[in-house]
Amino acid sequence: MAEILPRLQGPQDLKAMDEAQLTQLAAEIRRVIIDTVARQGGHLGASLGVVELTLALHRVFDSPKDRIIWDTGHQAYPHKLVTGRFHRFATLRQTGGLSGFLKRDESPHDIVEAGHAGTSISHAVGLARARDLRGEKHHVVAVIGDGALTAGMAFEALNHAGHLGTDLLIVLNDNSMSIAPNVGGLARYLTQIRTDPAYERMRAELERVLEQLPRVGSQAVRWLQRFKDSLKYLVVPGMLFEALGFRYIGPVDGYRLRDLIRVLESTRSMRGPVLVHVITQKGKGYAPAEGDPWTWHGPRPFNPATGKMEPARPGEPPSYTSVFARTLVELARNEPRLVAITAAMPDGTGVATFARAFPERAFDVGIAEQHAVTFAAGLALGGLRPVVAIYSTFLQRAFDQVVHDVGLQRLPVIFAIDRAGIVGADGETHQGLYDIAYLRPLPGFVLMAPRDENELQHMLKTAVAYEAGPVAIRWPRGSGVGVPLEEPRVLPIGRAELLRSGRDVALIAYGPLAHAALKAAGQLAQEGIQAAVVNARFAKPLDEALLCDLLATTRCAVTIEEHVLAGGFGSAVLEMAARHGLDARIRCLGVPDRVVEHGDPAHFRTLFGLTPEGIARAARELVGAAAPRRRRAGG
Ligand SMILES: Cc1ncc(C[n+]2csc(CCOP(=O)(O)OP(=O)(O)O)c2C)c(N)n1
Ligand SMILES: CC(=O)[C@@H](O)[C@H](O)COP(=O)(O)O
Ligand SMILES: [Mg+2]
Repeated sequence: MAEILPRLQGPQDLKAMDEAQLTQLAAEIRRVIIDTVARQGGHLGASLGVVELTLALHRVFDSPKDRIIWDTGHQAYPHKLVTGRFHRFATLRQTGGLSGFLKRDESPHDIVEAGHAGTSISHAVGLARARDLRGEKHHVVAVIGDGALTAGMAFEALNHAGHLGTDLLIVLNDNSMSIAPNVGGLARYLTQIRTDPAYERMRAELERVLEQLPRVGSQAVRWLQRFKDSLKYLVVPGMLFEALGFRYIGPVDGYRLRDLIRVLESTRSMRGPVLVHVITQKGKGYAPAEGDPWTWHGPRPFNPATGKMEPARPGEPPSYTSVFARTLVELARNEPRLVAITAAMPDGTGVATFARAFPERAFDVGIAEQHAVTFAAGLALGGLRPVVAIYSTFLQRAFDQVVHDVGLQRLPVIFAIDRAGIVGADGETHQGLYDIAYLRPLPGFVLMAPRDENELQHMLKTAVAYEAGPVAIRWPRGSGVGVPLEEPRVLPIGRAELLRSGRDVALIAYGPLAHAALKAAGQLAQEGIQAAVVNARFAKPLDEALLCDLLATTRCAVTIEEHVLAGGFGSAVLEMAARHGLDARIRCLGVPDRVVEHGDPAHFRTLFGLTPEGIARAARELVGAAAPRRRRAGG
C-alpha cells in the first residue's frame, strides 16, 4: 500500500527523506506505474528504468527553479508522480486526462514538451544561454536516452554546447535500448565504456585509493582525481564527449541512489558542460519487462501478476502495418531491388517482418529520420528501390531531405507512411495530420491513400511499379476495415474509384473514410437524397476528369479526410474546382486549425464530423442549401 507517495506534496519533500524512505518511495512509484499501465497501456519500460534517477535529480536539484528536461518524455511517469500528479495518474493518456508525455500546462515542473526524440539538449542549451544572458542563476539539466542520442540534432546540440561552454548538465540515460536494441557505432561505443574491464578495474581501484585519502583537497588528491578522470583517455581513447568539450563522469550505476545523489551533487559546482553517463535497465523492477524490454516498451494492457498481455480481440481484422509488411515481403521476392528502411521503429512500421525475410535488405538507421530519407536517396541513386517505412509524424523531422534529396532529384523512393491520421493516446506530438499538406506541394510526388487494407496492397504494388519519381502512401494506425485480401494489382495512377452513383451530392473521400461515406450515402438515400461516393485514391494527381464531371452534375460535394483541412485533400479539390471554374458548393470535412490532444480517436472523429452521421449532416445541409438554386435552374 503506497504510504509516502499519496502524501508527497512535491519534489521538495524528497530532500528530507533518508535512503530508506527514498527506496520505499521508489517501490511505491514502480507499483503505481505497473498497475496503471497494466490497466490502460502506456510506456512501461522506460519509466521503470529511471525511477531512482528521477528521485536523485529531484533530490539534488530544485525544480522548477532548476530546469530538468526529459528527452522524448515517454519515461517521465516517475517525474509526474513526484511532481504532484499522483492523484490524477489514473487518467494517464485518457481523453481529458494526464498526457503520456510532458505538458507545460500540466505542471510548472514540465519545462519542455516533447514526444519526438532528440530535442532535449537543444532546449537545454537554449535555456542555459537565456539564463546566462539574463544574469540568472539556476541549473539546467537534460536527461537523454541512448536511443535519442542517435538523433542528429542531439549531436548538433552537443557540438554547440561544447562551443558555448555554458554551464549545463546532460544526463545520458543509457539502457542499451531504443525501442528495439539501440543501433550503430554510438551504441557500440557506449557499450565499450560500460563494459571495458580494464577501465572499470582501474577506475574502481582509484576510487578505493581516493576514498582512503584525507578529505582535504590536498594537491595529491586533486592530482589523483585528475589522473582518474584522465584514465578514460588511456582505456577508451578519444572519449567522444570530452572531445566535444564536455566533462564526462561515469558510468554511474543508475540504481545506487547514494552514488547517484553524490555524483549529481558534485556537478552542481562544476563549470561548463558536464555529461553524467548513467547505466539503467529498461523495465527495471518488473521481471517480464526486464526480460523483454523490446516488447515492454509500450505494452497493451496486461495482467500485472502474470505479465500476460491482453490478446488481440478475436475476429479483429489485420492491422494496416501487418498487411503492409506481408505485401512488401511478397513484392520483394520478385523485385530484388526492393529494400526497406526504418528510423528505430522496426516493429511499429513492420520493417522487422521484412528484415526476418530479407535481413540484408532491411535497415534500421536509429532515430535518424533525416538520414533515413537521404540514405534512401542514395540507395535509389545506386539503382535500388528503397521503401522508407515511417510514421507520418516522424517524417516531419526529415522534410528538407524529402524536398531536397528525393523530390528535386525525382528519385523513385517510396514513403510508406504509417500512423497517418488521429493516433489516439500519444496525442498531439504523434498525430499524423500534416503529411498531405507538406508533400502535396512537391513537384513530381504521387500521393495515395487506400480505402482499406486490401487496397493498401494494390497501392504498394502500384508504387513499386512506378519509377518516374517519389510516391507516398498513407494509412492509419491500427486494424484494417476487415475486407477480403485480393491478389495485389497495379492501379492506374491518378484514377479514382466511383463506389456509388448519385446526382444530388458527391461524397469524395480520401482513405478509409470512404467506408464512412458509403454508410452516410445509405442514410441519405432513406431521405431521398442520392449521394455519389468516390474513393479518391490519389491526392496527387487528382482524378480531375471524374471529379469535374461529377461536380458538374451534383454541383455540391463533401470532401472527407483524416488530416488537417489546411492544405489537405479537400484543399486539392477546392483548387481543382476553382481552376476549372466549377459552379459547385464544396464542404471540406477534416481536422480544423487546432491541436488534437491525446484521447480516443472516435471522440475526435465525432467532434470533427468524420463519421457517417457527420458526413450525412454536411451533405444534407449542402443539398438543402442548394435546393432553391436547383428549383430556379429547373435542375
Ligand atoms: C523523432 C522520433 N523518432 C522516433 C520516435 C519513437 N520512439 C519513441 S521512444 C524511442 C526510443 C528512445 O530510446 P531512448 O532515448 O534510449 O529511451 P528509452 O526508451 O531507452 O528510455 C523511439 C524510437 C520518437 N519518439 N521520435
Ligand atoms: C514514445 C514513442 O514515440 C513511441 O513509443 C510511440 O508511442 C509508438 O507509437 P505506436 O504505439 O503507434 O507504435
Ligand atoms: Mg535507451
